[in-house]
Amino acid sequence: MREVSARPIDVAVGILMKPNGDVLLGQRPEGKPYAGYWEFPGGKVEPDEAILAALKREFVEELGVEITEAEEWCGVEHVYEHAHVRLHFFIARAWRGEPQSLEGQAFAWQGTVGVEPLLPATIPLIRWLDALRYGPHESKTT
Ligand SMILES: Nc1nc2c([nH]c(=O)n2[C@@H]2O[C@H](COP(=O)(O)OP(=O)(O)OP(=O)(O)O)[C@@H](O)[C@H]2O)c(=O)[nH]1
Repeated sequence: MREVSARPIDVAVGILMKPNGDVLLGQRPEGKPYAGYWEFPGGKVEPDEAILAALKREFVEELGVEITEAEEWCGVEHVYEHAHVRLHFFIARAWRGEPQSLEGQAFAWQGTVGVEPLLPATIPLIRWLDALRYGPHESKTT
């Protein structure tokens, strides 16, 4: 049996947000754990790499997008059967380039998020994100 480390792996995750509040989600490609699940784009931080630098690198590699403004938003820790991760979510409201699928994954701009399934650790974020985008009165209670 493979053991999941007690020490979490840092992951940089970016939420591209348009002025109307729409956010970009991507679908995890075949061959990765949770293939087919939807997530916000991002990836693991490399040793000695700053989290923001990792975020920018992943967006160039996966989407061909250069993030020019990103604000650290929240952190979530989650223990999967394959890994113990510490997710650092950033909200990016400014970037250069149109997102392209450079690694073959599907992308979707979403207002109210309708794609599923979402990665388990990302599910609670959607409610917080709706409160941020549309105000607390608009966030769903279920
Ligand atoms: N990008 C991203 N990863 C997430 C989210 N939610 C979440 O639990 N994760 C987890 O964070 C980890 C990200 O790792 P990854 O495998 O996508 O990273 P990577 O692209 O650097 O992978 P690789 O270089 O090992 O192939 C996975 O364990 C994934 O399940 C999310 O919203 N976005």
